[in-house]
Amino acid sequence: MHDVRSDGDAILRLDNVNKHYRRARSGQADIIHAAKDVSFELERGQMASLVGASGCGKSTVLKMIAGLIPPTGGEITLRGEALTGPNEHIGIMFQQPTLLPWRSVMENVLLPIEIREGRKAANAARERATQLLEMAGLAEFASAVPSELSGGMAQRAAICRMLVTQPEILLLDEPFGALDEFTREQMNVEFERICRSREATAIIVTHSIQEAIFLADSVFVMSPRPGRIVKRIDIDLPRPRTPDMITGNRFNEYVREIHDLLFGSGEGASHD
Ligand SMILES: Nc1ncnc2c1ncn2[C@@H]1O[C@H](COP(=O)(O)OP(=O)(O)OP(=O)(O)O)[C@@H](O)[C@H]1O
Repeated sequence: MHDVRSDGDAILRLDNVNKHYRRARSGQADIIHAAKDVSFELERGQMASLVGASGCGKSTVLKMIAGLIPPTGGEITLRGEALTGPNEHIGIMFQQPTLLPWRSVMENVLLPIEIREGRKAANAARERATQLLEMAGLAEFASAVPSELSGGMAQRAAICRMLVTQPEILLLDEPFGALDEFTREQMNVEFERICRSREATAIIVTHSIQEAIFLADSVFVMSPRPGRIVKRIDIDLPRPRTPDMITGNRFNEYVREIHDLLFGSGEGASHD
């Protein structure tokens, strides 16, 4: 087992986190071990990505950090405090932007504040939302409805909605998976810029090895179910990342290393 922890002050820490799901099948309880002894730490401003075979437990790990499902064992701490449920300092976004179709872009972005603190607080946050929309290149679309947006624009609006509550930790589950290759690459560049400018700590689940490397300071490679982290690969590429890096030698060495862990005969390919 490789040491997947880093030195220094962790903002987020997972200690031997396990998740068993229980499924009732024709009267019999079926136990699925989805995540096994997952341990890692992230420091403020670090971006990490989680890669692994379909069904290995990536979303499960993200949902546990978001407090949407409880771990069966182990502990998750945010700045040393145990996380036991949804936390205002943690924002999550999924593959589909899930914007409410009858609300404008601005109203969608303000929705988390409206739900948590009411309409008055949401109105007071308009200036912040406007700045986010400007940063995401959507200023002109503040009063548009979601059907007037392209897929990439809708996803950018969803990023603004996630950022409006100023969470310390961003969790993204396949955020750009539904976009075409070209838009996805653009979104990677923009998302990296947004994260760097806010010193955001982020974990991105992705099926794309290239995206994982492009965005992350560290890539966590997971084994097939029960998902455990078989290796933390620190990405030593300068920031900001640029599309031309993707064709560079070092980038492709990382691609090969991760590919071999996922598909080769190495540790990443073995069941326990
Ligand atoms: N609510 C649940 N109840 C029972 N089993 C579940 C539940 N959620 C997920 N699982 C199972 O846990 C395992 C891990 O699922 P998870 O969604 O975390 O994988 P994943 O790595 O994110 O997959 P993908 O890459 O395909 O999205 C799978 O076998 C899945 O069937």
